[in-house]
Amino acid sequence: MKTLREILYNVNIGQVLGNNDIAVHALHIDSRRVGAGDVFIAIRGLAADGHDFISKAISQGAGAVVCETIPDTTSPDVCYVQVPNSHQAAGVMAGNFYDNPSHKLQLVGVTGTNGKTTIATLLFRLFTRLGHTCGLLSTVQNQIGENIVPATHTTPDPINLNALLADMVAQGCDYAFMEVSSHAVHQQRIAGLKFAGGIFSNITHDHLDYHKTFDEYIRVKKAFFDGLPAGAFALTNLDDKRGNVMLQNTKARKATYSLRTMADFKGKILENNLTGLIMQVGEKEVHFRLIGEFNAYNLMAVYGAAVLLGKEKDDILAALSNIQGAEGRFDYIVSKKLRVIGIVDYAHTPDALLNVLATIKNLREGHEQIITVVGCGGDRDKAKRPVMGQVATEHSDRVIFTSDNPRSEDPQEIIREMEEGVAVHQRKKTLSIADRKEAIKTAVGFAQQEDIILIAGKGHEKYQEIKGVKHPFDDKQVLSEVLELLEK
Ligand SMILES: CC(=O)N[C@H]1[C@@H](OP(=O)(O)OP(=O)(O)OC[C@H]2O[C@@H](n3ccc(=O)[nH]c3=O)[C@H](O)[C@@H]2O)O[C@H](CO)[C@@H](O)[C@@H]1O[C@H](C)C(=O)N[C@@H](C)C(=O)N[C@H](CCC(=O)O)C(=O)O
Ligand SMILES: Nc1ncnc2c1ncn2[C@@H]1O[C@H](COP(=O)(O)OP(=O)(O)OP(=O)(O)O)[C@@H](O)[C@H]1O
Ligand SMILES: N[C@H](CCC[C@H](N)C(=O)O)C(=O)O
Ligand SMILES: [Mg+2]
Repeated sequence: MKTLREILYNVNIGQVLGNNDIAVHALHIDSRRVGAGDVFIAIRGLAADGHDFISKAISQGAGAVVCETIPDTTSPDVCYVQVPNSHQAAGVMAGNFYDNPSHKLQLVGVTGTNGKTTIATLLFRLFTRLGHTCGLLSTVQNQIGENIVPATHTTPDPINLNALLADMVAQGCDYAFMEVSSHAVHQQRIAGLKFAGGIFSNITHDHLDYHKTFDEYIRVKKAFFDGLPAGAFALTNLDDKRGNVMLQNTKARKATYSLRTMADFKGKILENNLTGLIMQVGEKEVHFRLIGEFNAYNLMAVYGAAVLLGKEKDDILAALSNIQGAEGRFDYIVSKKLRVIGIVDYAHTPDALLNVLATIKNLREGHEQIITVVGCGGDRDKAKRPVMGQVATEHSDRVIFTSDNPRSEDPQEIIREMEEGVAVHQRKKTLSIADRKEAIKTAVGFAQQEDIILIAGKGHEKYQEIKGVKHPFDDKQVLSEVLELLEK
């Protein structure tokens, strides 16, 4: 077992009060989890201040407290360590506690507004096919080899994150692929990690509730690349307006991918339909099972990263061509008789919705209607609501506004804010049905032969969060049940 002194290695430290040569059983950033002899790290958050729970942590037996401000009244049995930044301390301490697992495997982080789950999942599946044991940290799930560990966040807090990486090392993983959300960069959940590479997919409107301005959102994403070490690679999408900006100050080896201009990894779409993509990658023409131009970008990111990690181009393309996308991303079913196409997709940003609808339009062969069911999450960026309302109506023949995860908000109010974005002449296309199941039923009821129904926003999610309660809900299951009923 390590001592507190060892766990504080590489942490910026101010004052230390008490004995830091004590053995550490566990680290916690949440006082509610503290047990006898554990270390409590007090973090100033958005909703609460961990410093307010120091005495509670001590009453539960905490042997040490790491905090930005040492309390006025201290206990002689507890070691207090003052640090300038508890977020940073938590990351570095978690790494030390778990023997810095990120140093023992090749860790690749993926950041960007959309595409992180897809890219990380494809990399995990590709490297598994290439014979490696791999780890995955993603929105849909975490994975250690074949073992699935449910995910609570896109990027876990530093303690859970390092614990998961340590399990990966213990189970013989060579590689770990993880999503790096902007929240995680900002809250330094990734502090102390050693990355072998970083990938940027794109940056568009999202999370302005949290970051306040788009410039700040860009700055936070860029900070991930600024922090990469010299030995790592930094791979960016040149077709995104901010692709170059991301890498401007990185020490890592810079590499680029593109579908439009000269780049280290250049791809070209030759065909794009419901059976997948045919792309020219270098000298090769390759068929992939993923659908849509946006997935061509994701595939190029994966291809580029795999080359940069030392894999043979031909081996990569042969394996990648057989791999399916992540659950709930352009996941479709076709009904037997009417050949209605039902698509479930995790598009929960304006750009994702636009990309998915553009892809669907492109797949349409005749005058089939596009019927979209969409909502926006509560307690999240309100500014994206009218934009998503506008995108949905402009690119669909009919739109049913419904609830996503309303969380603490009034579903009708969220829908009203989405409707604000709809142009007057488009209003006749829209309907609002707050009950998501009813909305899906109604969409299916509208569908004629070969029409296309898009159920957007919740993808793989198996619940709907309403007023703090997660009710079981699965878009794909509801859609397939309702489609079957239609044909009875
Ligand atoms: C907005 C946000 O990111 N919040 C995250 C943040 O919480 P916070 O700053 O609000 O923490 P807080 O509640 O103020 O508490 C401050 C500290 O006091 C501690 N505390 C609190 C209460 C108590 O009794 N005792 C105690 O010790 C807390 O454990 C915490 O350490 O730090 C917590 C611990 O790491 C996270 O669990 C929490 O995620 C919340 C639940 C969340 O919903 N986050 C979402 C928005 C998120 O992170 N999403 C991104 C993906 C987004 C995307 O890319 O699309 C993700 O990576 O998942
Ligand atoms: N490269 C891309 N560019 C634009 N849109 C994309 C791209 N890849 C996926 N999308 C769209 O975004 C949705 C979410 O994709 P994905 O889950 O891979 O992104 P993410 O970045 O992990 O999202 P989250 O921030 O929720 O973790 C998809 O369902 C699709 O609609
Ligand atoms: N990672 C995103 C997921 C949004 C998914 C959507 N279904 C919603 O609930 O808003 C977030 O936490 O903002
Ligand atoms: Mg994700």
